[in-house]
Amino acid sequence: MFLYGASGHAKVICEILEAQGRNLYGLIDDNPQITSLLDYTVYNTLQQAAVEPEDEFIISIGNNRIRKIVAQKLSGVKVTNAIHPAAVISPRSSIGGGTVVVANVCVNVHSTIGEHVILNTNCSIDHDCVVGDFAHISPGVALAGDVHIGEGTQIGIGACVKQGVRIGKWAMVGAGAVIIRDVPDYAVVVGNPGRVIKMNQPE
Ligand SMILES: CC(=O)SCCNC(=O)CCNC(=O)[C@H](O)C(C)(C)COP(=O)(O)OP(=O)(O)OC[C@H]1O[C@@H](n2cnc3c(N)ncnc32)[C@H](O)[C@@H]1OP(=O)(O)O
Repeated sequence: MFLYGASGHAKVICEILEAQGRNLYGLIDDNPQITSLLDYTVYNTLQQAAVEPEDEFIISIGNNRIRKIVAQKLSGVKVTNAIHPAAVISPRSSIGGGTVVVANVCVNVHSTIGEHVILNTNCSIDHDCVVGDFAHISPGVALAGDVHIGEGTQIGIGACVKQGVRIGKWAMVGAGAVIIRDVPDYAVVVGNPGRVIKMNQPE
């Protein structure tokens, strides 16, 4: 399998794959200055990497919008997950293709995690949650039960979200925020209790 994007996030994924005992052939990145990452070769193109149709990919780019653009560009390639062996995921929950689950994540019962999501270190997703495609749940976030997170939204490091709250698409919740009310699409929200400070550009 290959990673697309030779970033800091990619280094984390490399170590998850190593912990899973999986065979990473290398990475692909548009930047010709990058030729290696950890112990792996970085190629500039799929052709240079001699990618075969059966090879699987994870898009290892932390920026949600760029991850979506690359996913659309690569539509047709096989995607796979990377799930750290120290993550605890309910057998009654589902994880979409391309999603990365870092160490010490907990996903409780009846939660649905979309495609190309990042569940970052030590975040907790409680029962009946829905996390949309291309979202990023940052390290140490706590989502209570029945929380819905829209496509492309990032929940910042250490934030927490009260049960039943709905957060729209392509929103940004600031580091350490406490979200007790619904958040509209594209809103940037900070503080305790969370308040909207500005709006992100629509896609
Ligand atoms: C492994 C990893 O690294 S995963 C990555 C994890 N990273 C994160 O979680 C980053 C989260 N990002 C943030 O919290 C950012 O501060 C954002 C996105 C909320 C805002 O960033 P920007 O758009 O650059 O806003 P900016 O820094 O200009 O701040 C705007 C105002 O909001 C305030 N503010 C910004 N972030 C926060 C926050 N987390 N909590 C409280 N107030 C905040 C600022 O103090 C500023 O207030 P002022 O106008 O009174 O001076």
